Amino acid sequence: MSNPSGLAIRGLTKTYGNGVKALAGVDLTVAPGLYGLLGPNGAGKSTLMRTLATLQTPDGGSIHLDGEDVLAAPQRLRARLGYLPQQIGAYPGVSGRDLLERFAWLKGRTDRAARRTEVEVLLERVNLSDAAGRAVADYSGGMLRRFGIAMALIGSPRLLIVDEPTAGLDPAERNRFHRVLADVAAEAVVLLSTHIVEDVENLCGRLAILARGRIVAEGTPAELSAALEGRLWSRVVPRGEALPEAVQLTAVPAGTLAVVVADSAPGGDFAPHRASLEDAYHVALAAAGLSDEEA
Ligand SMILES: Nc1ncnc2c1ncn2[C@@H]1O[C@H](COP(=O)(O)OP(=O)(O)OP(=O)(O)O)[C@@H](O)[C@H]1O
Repeated sequence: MSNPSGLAIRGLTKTYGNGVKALAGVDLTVAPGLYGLLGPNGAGKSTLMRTLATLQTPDGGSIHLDGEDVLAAPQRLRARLGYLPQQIGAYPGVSGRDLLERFAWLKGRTDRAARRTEVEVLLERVNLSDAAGRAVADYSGGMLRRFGIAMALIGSPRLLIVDEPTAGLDPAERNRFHRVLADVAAEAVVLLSTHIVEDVENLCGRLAILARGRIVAEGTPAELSAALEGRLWSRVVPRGEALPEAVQLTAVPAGTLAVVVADSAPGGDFAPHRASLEDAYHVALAAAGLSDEEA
């Protein structure tokens, strides 16, 4: 194994019964820390996440965590896995503390005193100690996401899988959620799947871009944007004027900001454009044959 500590995915494939090739040979090496997985709708992110969480099986390929073969012994991985899905279920009337205790019990925490201690530590870690006696059903969206992390952290997982976490959160809650994730990433592999480029840019040391079931780019946010240095050009196209073929079109007060890729200055009013991760994301998708509309 090239990377005994962390996650190593090789040649992972999955074709659904309806013929959709959701994973077309995914290779990925992820060291402990926060790692971002970016991709448009339908790219295969959830399929990859559910496969890593051993909730479904691939057709081919391998997954190793800390050198151990996950597909050969999924049960062993489950003990070291935390999975935070897009939605956590509704549990009317049950308090955060009680619900967490029940999940800890289900995860094999049979010693009552140890279980209670673990639950209190987790509640503190996600900043929900003060709300622990309140019904989970009354939690805000942000509190629910943090509660989901506490659930996923029962048993100190080595791999935490987080699927599309920040949709619908206000900026303060999103920040709090990110701080908890960064804290967990100090000692585990945290895989954050999202289509919010900004979250990955701010949080993740490295990232991969998934499109049509394949990794089409991989690196640090700075590496991915630096690869476009000197090749991006932009101009504001006034309203009413025809838009050029662009990798990104963004509404601005004076019209539309068009960003194009070209090895030399395209002329007209185009000026050199400093590449962001968002630009790198759109260029990678365009190279994979996905238009901005599809993305
Ligand atoms: N159970 C299934 N049966 C058939 N096709 C599926 C199934 N699950 C997903 N797909 C298809 O596989 C492809 C990848 O889906 P997946 O949900 O993994 O993508 P995603 O990147 O998570 O997208 P999103 O961001 O929209 O959740 C899509 O074309 C989807 O329609």
